[in-house]
This record gives sequence, structure tokens and C-alpha cells, in this order.
Amino acid sequence: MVKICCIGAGYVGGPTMAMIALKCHDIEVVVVDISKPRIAAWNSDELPIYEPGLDEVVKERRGKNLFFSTDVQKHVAEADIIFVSVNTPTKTRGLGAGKAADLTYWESAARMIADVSKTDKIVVEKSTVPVKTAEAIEKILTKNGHGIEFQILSNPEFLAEGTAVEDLLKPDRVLIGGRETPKGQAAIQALAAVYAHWVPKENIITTNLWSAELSKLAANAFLAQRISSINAMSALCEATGANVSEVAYAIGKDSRIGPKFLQSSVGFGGSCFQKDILNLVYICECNGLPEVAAYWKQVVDINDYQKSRFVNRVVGSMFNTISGKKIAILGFAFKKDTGDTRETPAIDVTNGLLRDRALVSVYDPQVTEEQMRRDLSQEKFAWDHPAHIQPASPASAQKVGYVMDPYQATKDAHGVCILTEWDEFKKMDWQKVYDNMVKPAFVFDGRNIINPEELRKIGFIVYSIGKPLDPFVKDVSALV
Ligand SMILES: NC(=O)C1=CN([C@@H]2O[C@H](COP(=O)(O)OP(=O)(O)OC[C@H]3O[C@@H](n4cnc5c(N)ncnc54)[C@H](O)[C@@H]3O)[C@@H](O)[C@H]2O)C=CC1
Ligand SMILES: O=C(O)[C@H]1O[C@H](OP(=O)(O)OP(=O)(O)OC[C@H]2O[C@@H](n3ccc(=O)[nH]c3=O)[C@H](O)[C@@H]2O)[C@H](O)[C@@H](O)[C@@H]1O
Repeated sequence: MVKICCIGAGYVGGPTMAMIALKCHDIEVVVVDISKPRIAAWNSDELPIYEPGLDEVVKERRGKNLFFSTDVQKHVAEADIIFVSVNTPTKTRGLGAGKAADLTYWESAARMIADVSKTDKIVVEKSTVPVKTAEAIEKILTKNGHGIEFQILSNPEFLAEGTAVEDLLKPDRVLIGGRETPKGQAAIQALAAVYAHWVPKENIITTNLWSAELSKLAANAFLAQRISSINAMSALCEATGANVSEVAYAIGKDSRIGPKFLQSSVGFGGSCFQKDILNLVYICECNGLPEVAAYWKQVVDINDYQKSRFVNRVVGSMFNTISGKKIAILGFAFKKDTGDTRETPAIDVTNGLLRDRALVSVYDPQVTEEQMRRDLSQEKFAWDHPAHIQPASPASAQKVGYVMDPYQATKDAHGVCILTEWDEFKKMDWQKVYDNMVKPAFVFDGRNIINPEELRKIGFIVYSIGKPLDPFVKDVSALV
């Protein structure tokens, strides 16, 4: 029986390995992590991440050919194929701080693999890493590996949170990069054989190592670029009376452009888009390509602009002051169907409102109060700032109300900001919300999920990103 061990039981390691176990009953899969609480959660009824359909997959295979363990060394030593799916955040200090990927976790995993291995191994980069990382990993493994043969493969993951199970079941493609040597090609084939249990062969792409590593950064950069492009258009739509949804639909009908990823929003969030683009920018700079670096940097710049533009709209519309006014935030996760808040635009927007001394009340169906508190009190490292940006103020963050019900959040509020596109917000009784709010009652829809005309009929003053402005919003926005 082939044995797979995955180092890192996070958003990627957990679901990807559960899918391999589901589809390959002839393979034993063990997911290991240094975090005891995380592994305990994977072994419990309350999984550590919320992902539709994941509970069923894990429960189906756990204890049969899917295991979660903190005994990292034992399972690494026993495995034929080792996936490394540890976190690769942006460096916060030293050379490349604010841009380069921090490979500390990756390097320590590689050194441990070299230490404990007694048989030949295929080591798979599942984490997103800078192009050429495999070369460094190869050196660490071969120089410390007591003569053991290691083949390094790059097999980046393209799943999106909230749809991870679906994405893993039917991936657009599986990408495997390896050395162009007979042993490298054999390793590629061994990994391709795992995926071939359920992925059609024509969707398994094989390349050299550097193409695979770079393709992952390029894919995320292209996806984020589309969002920044449509968000840049949203600002122009508001200035001209065009409607960003109509523009997105019209351009998306062109089969060369396509309809996906053109949803204007308060900004993209998530643990990867910003980090991966900054990493790409850094790699371009290191390779003497400042023009290319500047081009991709703009994608992050526009995203920051979109978030501050949203806050300015709120403050500007509400007579240029929100001091002492209650503002309800509906949705804190970076997108619907996940409890993940990493780099969520809600952190920047909430801090922006707190800086203007608003009284904020937040509701999200999946994010815990503890998580939101942590997010709002943490200092932020900005890549283009010399220092960390402080959160609004520890005292104001302490005063944020975290409630379990959207009607409680909006009660007695002057304004409502929709920051995550949860389906339940579309179905809310907006008349009831209006009746319980201070007048004039404002709604700022950062996800374009409500019908502005219907809400205006109720009596709301509505701002929807990239949509023709409510005459009232228009008047006061001149102040911004
Ligand atoms: N979150 C996502 O949707 C996607 C993430 N990625 C990439 O996948 C990688 C992992 O991301 P996530 O799963 O979101 O991270 P995560 O932070 O959820 O999980 C990483 C896990 O690795 C563990 N870990 C770190 N060092 C370790 C070590 N030496 N030994 C054992 N365990 C160790 C941590 O305790 C943590 O549980 C990153 O490079 C990310 O860019 C790629 C595609 C999608
Ligand atoms: O490398 C990664 O981590 C992953 O990053 C993204 O996945 P994810 O961040 O989970 O979620 P997305 O659906 O891409 O959304 C990212 C952000 O963009 C926003 N978004 C997305 C689409 C859109 O049209 N408009 C928009 O504002 C979302 O609300 C969210 O804040 C990519 O879609 C995955 O392919 C990739 O594997």
C-alpha cells in the first residue's frame, strides 16, 4: 500500500488529503501538524475549518485510510510521498520584509524530512512558494539526507475556500512539475497516478519545476487582477452613471474575456491573493524587472484604494461624521461559505470606521467573536509602509459589539455595511431592519447583493458599489 503523509493540516492539507483518501482506498493518507488543537479538531466532530461538504468526506474515510496525527516524524519516515502544505506567509522583518515569502516553516519541514528519512521519498510542494524554491529544498534534502534519493515535485493547489470540496472533486486541472530527468519523470508519473484515480488524464498537466511554481503565482495574480480591474471600473461607473454590473455582464459576454471573477466588491481578501502578488513583485524586483514589478503592484494598490474608497463613502454620505453613530457590519469573513478572516476587507473597513469614532456592531454567521477581536486588535504589516500600522485603537476595538443576529446588529443603527455576500443577507426582512434603525437609514452594499431600488422604496439611502449613486449619496459625496 502506498503511504502518503501531508505536513500541515490547514485549509489546503486537510481537504486535499481527505479527497485523496476518498478517491484512493488503496492509499493510506496521514495528515500531520505540530498544532495539537488543530489535529484534535480534525479528529473530532467539530472540524477546524468550515467548508461545505467536508464533514461528510472526512467522516467517510477517517479511521479507514485517512488519519490525523501530531506524530510528525513517525509518519514522515514511513511515507513514500510527502506533501508539504505548511503556511508560507509574507515576511514581516528582514530582507524582503512586506513582500517576500517567509519560508521558515517550509525549511524546517524540509530539514526534518531529511533527518528522519531512511527510504527514498517523493517530496511534493503543495504550499505556494516562490519560483526556484524546489532548488533550495533539493539542496537542503540532499546535503542532509544521508544518501537517500529525494525527488522534488511542484504540485500547487488551486482550490478556493468555500468551494474546496467541489474544486477538489472536479479540478480544472492538476499541475505537476518535476525534474526533466528519468527519475524526475518517474516521480511525476507516480503522483499523476494518484490523481488519475478520479481526475481525467487530459486534465493532469505536467511541466518542468519552474513552470509549475510560477504558474501558481501567475494564476493568483491574473485572478486578483480581474477583480482590481472591475473595481477600478466601479469607481468610474459611480463618477459617470454607468452600472458596474451591466458593464461586467456586457464585457463578460465576450468569450475572450468570459463572465467569471468580474464581481465588483469592497476589495478582495483571503490569505493568498495579496501575499502571492507581493511575492511575485519581489521576485520581479530580484530579477531586475522593476517595470513588471510595478505593473503587478498596482493590483494590490487598487485593492487598498477600493477599501478606503468604501470607508470614505460611508463617512461622506453620513454628513461627514460617524462619530458616536452606530454602524452595523454584516459579514466579516473574506467571502461567503467560509469562517476564514485572513486579510478580509472587513478588518480594514472596520478599523477605518473606528478611526472615525463610529460605534460598530458586527454579525457574521461563521466567524467567532474571539476571532474578530483578535483581527481587530492586531497590528497590520503594510508592504509599502516603513512600520506596522496600528489597529484603530485598542480601546475602540474593545467597544465593538459582536452579536449573534443581524437584526440585533442593525437595531438603532444609523448605517449598515454589507461586507460579505452571505445568502442570508439577501433574504433579510429589510422593512424590519428599516423600522428599527435611526433615520435617515443608510445601507452601504460592498458586495452588490441587495436590490437598491427595493430598499430605496422602503426609505433607505443606498450606496451600492459601482452603481448609479443615490441622489443623496451623490450630494454629500462631493465632500469626500
Ligand atoms: N488557503 C487556501 O485556500 C490556499 C492556500 N494555498 C497555499 O497552501 C499553503 C498552506 O495554506 P493553508 O492551508 O491556508 O495554511 P494554514 O495556516 O491553514 O495551515 C498550515 C498548517 O501547517 C502547520 N505547520 C507549519 N509548520 C509545520 C511543521 N514544520 N510541521 C508540521 N506542521 C506545520 C501549521 O500548524 C498549520 O496548521 C500556503 O502556502 C498557501 O499559500 C494554496 C491554495 C489555496
Ligand atoms: O491560492 C489560493 O489561496 C487560492 O486563492 C483564491 O481562492 P480564495 O482566496 O479562497 O477565494 P476566491 O474565490 O478567489 O476569492 C478571493 C477574494 O476575491 C473576492 N472576489 C472574488 C471574485 C470576484 O468576482 N470578486 C471578488 O471581489 C472574494 O470575495 C474574496 O474576498 C483562488 O481563487 C484559488 O484558485 C487559489 O487556490
